[in-house]
Amino acid sequence: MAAESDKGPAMIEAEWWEYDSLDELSDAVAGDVGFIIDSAVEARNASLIAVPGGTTGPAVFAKLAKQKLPWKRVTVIPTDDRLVAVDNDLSNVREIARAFLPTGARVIPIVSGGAEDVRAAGNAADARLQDLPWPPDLVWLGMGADGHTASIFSGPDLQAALDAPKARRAIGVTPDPLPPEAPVARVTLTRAAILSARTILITITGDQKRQVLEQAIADGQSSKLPIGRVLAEVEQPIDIHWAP
Ligand SMILES: O=C(O)[C@H](O)[C@@H](O)[C@H](O)[C@H](O)COP(=O)(O)O
Repeated sequence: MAAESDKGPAMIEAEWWEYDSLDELSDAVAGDVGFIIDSAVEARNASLIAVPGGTTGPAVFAKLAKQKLPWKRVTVIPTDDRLVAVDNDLSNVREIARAFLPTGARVIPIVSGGAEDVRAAGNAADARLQDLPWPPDLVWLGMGADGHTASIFSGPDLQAALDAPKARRAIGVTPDPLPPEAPVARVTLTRAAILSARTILITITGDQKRQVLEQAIADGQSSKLPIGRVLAEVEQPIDIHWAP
């Protein structure tokens, strides 16, 4: 059973959903995302969703993909990706394609390979996203223990990702320090692109990340963490799904 509690301060309407296990979280999140897709297709005959990389979000993909949904009308993009070839273990879109291509959904990569110039890769990702019907029905985010979200990381490109103009959908970034689990440059949705979503949902696990996220929300604009800086400008209510 999910326990619900409201831990966000007045500024950020964040609703926390707590589960006993990642498996329970997956059932609930797959159901919520399925509902978002269904409603979008009913309203607009198409749905665009942006889904996270890493491990926690992708743990939900299999349950989501099993649902009977109008998948042929669905486009799935990564919220961010690493500048690696699409067959590389670190590729986010590789996992996304593996999970969703069998459903009949369209999966659109935002990087075209490794060893690209980071700025050029960001421009190419942005150009590709400009071709899609916007805004996304859902931007589903993960968060690292260092407080990054999507690939908005501390480092020289943080401000550019946060302050990119409204029309800019993606940007190239080099995290500093490079995250040990995937020490490569990235492309990411900008803060403006994340905030443009009709719905924002976050999945995280573990006590450490929970503390980091609670603190970032409490700090709001004054947060030093990327997730705090992103959420401080959120106007829609957000759902945070947590499991130990
Ligand atoms: O490409 C990435 O690294 C991600 O999209 C990133 O934002 C991820 O969601 C978090 O790092 C959480 O990752 P875990 O769930 O693996 O901790």
